[in-house]
Amino acid sequence: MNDVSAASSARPTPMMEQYLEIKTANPDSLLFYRMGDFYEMFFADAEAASRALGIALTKRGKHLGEDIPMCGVPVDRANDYLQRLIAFGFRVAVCEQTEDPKEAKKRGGKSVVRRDVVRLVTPGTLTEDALLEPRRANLLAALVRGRGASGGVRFGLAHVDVSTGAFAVTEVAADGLAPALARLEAAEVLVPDALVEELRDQLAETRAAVTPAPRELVDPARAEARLSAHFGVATTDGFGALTKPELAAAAAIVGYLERTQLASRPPLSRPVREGRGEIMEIDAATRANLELTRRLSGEREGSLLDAVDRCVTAGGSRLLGMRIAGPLLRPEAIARRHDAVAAFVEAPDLRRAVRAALASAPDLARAAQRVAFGRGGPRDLAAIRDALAAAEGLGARLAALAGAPEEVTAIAEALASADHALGRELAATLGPDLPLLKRDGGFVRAGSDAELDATRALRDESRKVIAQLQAAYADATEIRTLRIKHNNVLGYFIEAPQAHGERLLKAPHGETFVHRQTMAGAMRFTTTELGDLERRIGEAGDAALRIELDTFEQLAAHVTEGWAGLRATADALDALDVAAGLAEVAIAENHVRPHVDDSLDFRLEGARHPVVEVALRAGGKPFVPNDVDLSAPGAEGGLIQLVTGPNMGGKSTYLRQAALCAVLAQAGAFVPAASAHIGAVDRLFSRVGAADDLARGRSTFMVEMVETAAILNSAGPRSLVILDEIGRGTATFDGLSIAWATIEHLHETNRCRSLFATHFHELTALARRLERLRNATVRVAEWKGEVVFLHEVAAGVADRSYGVQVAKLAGLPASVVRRAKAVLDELEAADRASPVERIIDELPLFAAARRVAEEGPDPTVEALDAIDPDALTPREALDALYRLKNLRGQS
Ligand SMILES: Nc1ncnc2c1ncn2[C@@H]1O[C@H](COP(=O)(O)OP(=O)(O)OP(=O)(O)O)[C@@H](O)[C@H]1O
Repeated sequence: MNDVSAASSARPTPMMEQYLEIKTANPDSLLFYRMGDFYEMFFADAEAASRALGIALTKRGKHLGEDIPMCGVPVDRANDYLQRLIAFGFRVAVCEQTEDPKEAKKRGGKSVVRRDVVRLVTPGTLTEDALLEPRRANLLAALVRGRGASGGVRFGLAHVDVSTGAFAVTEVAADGLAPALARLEAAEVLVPDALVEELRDQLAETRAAVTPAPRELVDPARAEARLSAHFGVATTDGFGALTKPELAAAAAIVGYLERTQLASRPPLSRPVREGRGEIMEIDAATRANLELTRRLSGEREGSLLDAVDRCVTAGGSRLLGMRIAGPLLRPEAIARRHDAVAAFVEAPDLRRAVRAALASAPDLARAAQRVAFGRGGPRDLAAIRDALAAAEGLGARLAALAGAPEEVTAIAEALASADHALGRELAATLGPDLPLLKRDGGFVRAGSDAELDATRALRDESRKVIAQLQAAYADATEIRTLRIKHNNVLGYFIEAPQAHGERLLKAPHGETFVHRQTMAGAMRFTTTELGDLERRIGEAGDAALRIELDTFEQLAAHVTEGWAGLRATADALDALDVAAGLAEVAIAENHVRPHVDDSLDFRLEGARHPVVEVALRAGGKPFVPNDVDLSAPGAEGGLIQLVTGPNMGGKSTYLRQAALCAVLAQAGAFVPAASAHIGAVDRLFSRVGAADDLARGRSTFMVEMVETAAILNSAGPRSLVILDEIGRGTATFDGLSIAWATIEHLHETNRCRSLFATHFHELTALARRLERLRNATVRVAEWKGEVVFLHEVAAGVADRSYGVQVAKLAGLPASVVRRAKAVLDELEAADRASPVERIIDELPLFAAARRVAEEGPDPTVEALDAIDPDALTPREALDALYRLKNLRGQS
C-alpha cells in the first residue's frame, strides 16, 4: 500500500498514526480497524473492499492533503462480509480495541484507544459456521521439502482442519506431491518462499490459496522445539516416528497458527501419521474428470460424493468426503469398513434408529472447537449437550448388539466412554432459549444457580416497580397518557404529551419532575426516584450477566479440559453416520459389497454409473447394466479393453463407472453392481473428455497430451487407466498414430488394467497383435433408418460411429445432414484401401517399449534422477559423482 509508506514523512492525526503503524505491520491483509460498532477500512483497503463487497466508499479527513477513502462494515454483520472477502481471495487482519475508551480518556484528551490485531482471517483458519461449508472439511496444509532416508527428495505434508482440530502428517515423493495436494483440496497451503516459483505447476492444480512461508516458519531445525512447546511435551517421540520433513511441515502449521490466531490458540489433536502408500493415488486431472467430490463446474451436486452421501450429520458428510477423496489400498482395512456397512445393511431397524438418533446430534466437532478456541457461544454449548445426549443413547444401543464387527464395536466403545458428566452438566445449566452471543445473557436455566435467580428476581422486581411508579405518576398528575419509557441515550424517562407536559414544569409538580427533552408533541422528564430505580435495575442486570458469563467460562473450561474426549466422540459419531449412510444408499440404490484383495483382478458384473443411473431414473429411463473384466490373465499384466461404438452409445459412461466402482469399493462403500471383485488399485488415472486450460496457456489438445504423458510415464502394474478418445483433438492420422502408440505402450510397458474408448475403428485390428487387448463395442440397433442406442457393451467391434445420425438427432439442418452423409459415403469408399491392415502386419511392434519393459529402467539414469543438487553438501556431491561413475562402469 503506497499511501502507507508515503505517509511516514507526514503528520497524520494520532488515530491515523496508529492505523498506519498497524497497517504497515500487516501489509498483505485488509485491515478491519475497529471503531465503535464498525470495522473501518481506509486507503487502498477501502477501495478494494468497497469494490469487492459493493459497499459505499466515503471519505474521512485528509492525508498528505488528499481525502482518505474509507468504507466500513457493521461489527454484528462482519461474518457475512468476511466470508465474501475470503472467497475473493483476500486475507483480513481484525484489529480490535483492546481497552475501554474511558481508559484512553484518562490518559488525556488526545489519547487514542489502544488497538491490536487479534486475528488474521485466512481461508485455512476459519472456524465460524457462517464462514464454512458445513459438509466440507476446511483444510490448511503445509509442505516442506527434505530428504528421505534413502537420499531422494521427499515432501513433508501436514494438514489441519482448524474448525475441528484434526491434524495429520504424511510424507510423499516429489511425483506424489501434486496428487496428495489434489486429495486434500485444502483451502490454503503454506509453501516455503523459496519453492513457490518452482512448484508453480503443482500448486496451480489445487484450488488452494498459496501462502508463502518465510524460512523461519519451515526451518526443520526449529520444528521439534516448536511442536513440543505447542503440545506441552518434552519430546515429539510420542507422536510416532515422524520423519524430518513431516516434523517440519507439522511445525509450520503450528507456527502459522500462532502468527495468525494471535489472541487465542485453536486446540489441535496430536498429528496423526497417515501411512505412506496406504491411499490410492489420484491426480488432480483424474479427480476433476471423474467428478469425485465436485463437478467440473465446481458444485458438489452431481458428484460421486453427492450420489452416495446419505449422511444425516455434517460431520458424517465431511468424513465421507475425505474417504471418497482418499480410497484405501490395504484389503483388510477396506474390509473392516465394508463389515461395518454390511452390519447396517443387514439390520434395517437398527439402521433406522441410529440414523434418527444421529439426526438430532449437531456438529459436535466444530462446536467444541469454537468453545475451546474462545469463540463459542451458548448455542455451541447446547450443540455439545445435544450431541453428547445422542452419543449416550447410541452407545447403549450399539453396546447391546451381539457379534458386531470390529469398527462398530470400536464406535460403540468410544460412544460409551463419552463425557456424559459434561453432557449432564450442560443439560442442567443451559436454559431453553439460547441467544447467539453470550453477552446477551439469559442462557442459564432458572433454578440452576441460586445467586443468579436472586439477582434476576431483583432485576425483574424493579421492572414491576417501574410499572407501579408509572401508575402512581399518572394518578398524581392526572395525565392518563403519561408513560415511563427507555432508550439507549436517556435510559429510563417519563414522557407526557406536550399539552400536559407544560403542567409538569410548574408547581406542584415542578419539584418532582426534572425536564430532560422537548420533542415534537411530547416532553420528557426524570425524577430522583426513577434515577435510583434505574441504577438498581442496571446493577441487578449487570450482576446477573456477570454471573452468567462466569458460568459460561466455567462450562467452556470443562469443554476445553474434555476436548480430546469430545473429539473422539465426534469421530465415532462421524464414522457411525458414514457406515449407516452407506448402508442406506446400498439398500436404496441396490449396491453390493465388493470383494477387494491383493490380486490383479477387476471384474464387475452388472455395473452401473451411480450418478447417470439416478439422473436417468428421474427422467423415467432405465440404466442398462454392463459387465467389465480387466483381470490379468497371468503374471504378464492386466487386460486392455478397447471400446468402440457409436456416438452417444455410452462409452464414456461405461469407462467412468468402472473407475467409480474402484473408488467406491476402496473407500469402503458398496458398489452399484451385481457383483464386484477388485484387486486393489494403487493409482487411478483417467483422461476423459476435453477441457482446455487457457489460463495456463494450454490448448485442448495440449492438455490431453500432458495428461496422457503423465499416465504413460507413471502407471504401474496395479494401476487402473481410463482413456477416452485419445488423439481426437488433432488431425485424423496424427490422432490415430498417437492412440495406436499409446495402446502399445500401455500393453508392453505399463501393463496395467486399462479401458480405452475410441472412434478410430482401425485400432481394433491391434487385438490380433496384442495378446492382452480385448475389443468391446456398445451395441446399437437400426430401426426404420433411425439408430437406437442399446447401451449394451459386448465383445466385438463397431462397424461405424453413427456420427451423422447423432448429428441429425441433435437438430443439424437437414441439408447439412444430407451433405455429410454424401461426403461420408465417398470417404468410406476411398478408405477401403486403408493402409492400416498393412501396417498391422508390417510395422514392427513398438520396439523401444518392449526393450525397456524387458530390461527395466537404466540404473544410472535412476540414480541421476534421485539427486537434488540444491540439497547436497559439497562432500555428498563428490560422493554422488563417484557413485555415478561407478554405475556407468558397470553398465
Ligand atoms: N448403460 C446405459 N444405460 C442407459 N443409458 C445410458 C447408458 N450409458 C449411457 N447412457 C446414456 O447415453 C448418453 C451418452 O453416453 P456417453 O456420453 O457415455 O456416450 P459416448 O459413447 O461416450 O458418446 P460420444 O462418443 O459421443 O462421447 C448418456 O448421457 C446417458 O444418458
